[in-house]
Amino acid sequence: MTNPSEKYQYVSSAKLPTKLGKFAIHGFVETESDQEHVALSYGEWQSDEVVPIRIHSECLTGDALFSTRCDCGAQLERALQNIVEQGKGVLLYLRQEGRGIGLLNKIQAYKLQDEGMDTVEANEHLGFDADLRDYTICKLMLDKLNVKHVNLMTNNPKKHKALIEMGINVVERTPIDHGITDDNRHYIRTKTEKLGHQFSEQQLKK
Ligand SMILES: Nc1nc2c(ncn2[C@@H]2O[C@H](COP(=O)(O)OP(=O)(O)OP(=O)(O)O)[C@@H](O)[C@H]2O)c(=O)[nH]1
Repeated sequence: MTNPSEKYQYVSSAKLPTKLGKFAIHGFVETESDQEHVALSYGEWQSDEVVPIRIHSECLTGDALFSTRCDCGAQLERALQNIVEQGKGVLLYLRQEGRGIGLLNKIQAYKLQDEGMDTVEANEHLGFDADLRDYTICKLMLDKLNVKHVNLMTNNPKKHKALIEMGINVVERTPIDHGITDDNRHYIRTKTEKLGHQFSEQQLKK
């Protein structure tokens, strides 16, 4: 297995005050592609403590442009609120727009979804796998932030599995089911049925 520290590098850290609380931001780069990623941290911990974390993949439309086609923006805000409420935590913000296909391909996929395909069929119609994400950089980010034991905020079992394979101790998984709307209910149902996300029927009916 490639040593993640050869493929990725830590660059720098700074303070990041936000409307939700005072975070610090840490920059990382993929050395081959120059792709940049960031981690936000809040509070302090020792290496034997369980730290609440979220791994969040970039979604320009949901995270920055208030789109309700997906649950991304609501989950991002909820995760940061959870971290502040618990007094400590980490958000790994990975620049894997559109589950790795990129922003403009995601817009093409949205058009196909407007015409009747679901999110998986649209990716495949464009010649991509349903999910192209790679979580290897999380190991370097968590090592840098002295995090070894985590409470992972996700409904996505692939993130859970990836962390375990990297040697991170996932002590607990907390579902993050905010942001289900009439606009994204079908998208979330498809994630549940085809991508393995763990939403309960009750959450889907809300
Ligand atoms: N290809 C494609 N990507 C989408 C679509 N809607 C949202 N996305 C992307 O899906 C990704 C969602 O990532 P996350 O917020 O980390 O969530 P997740 O993998 O669903 O898992 P959770 O941790 O349970 O939220 C982001 O990269 C979005 O840009 C879509 O219709 N098509």
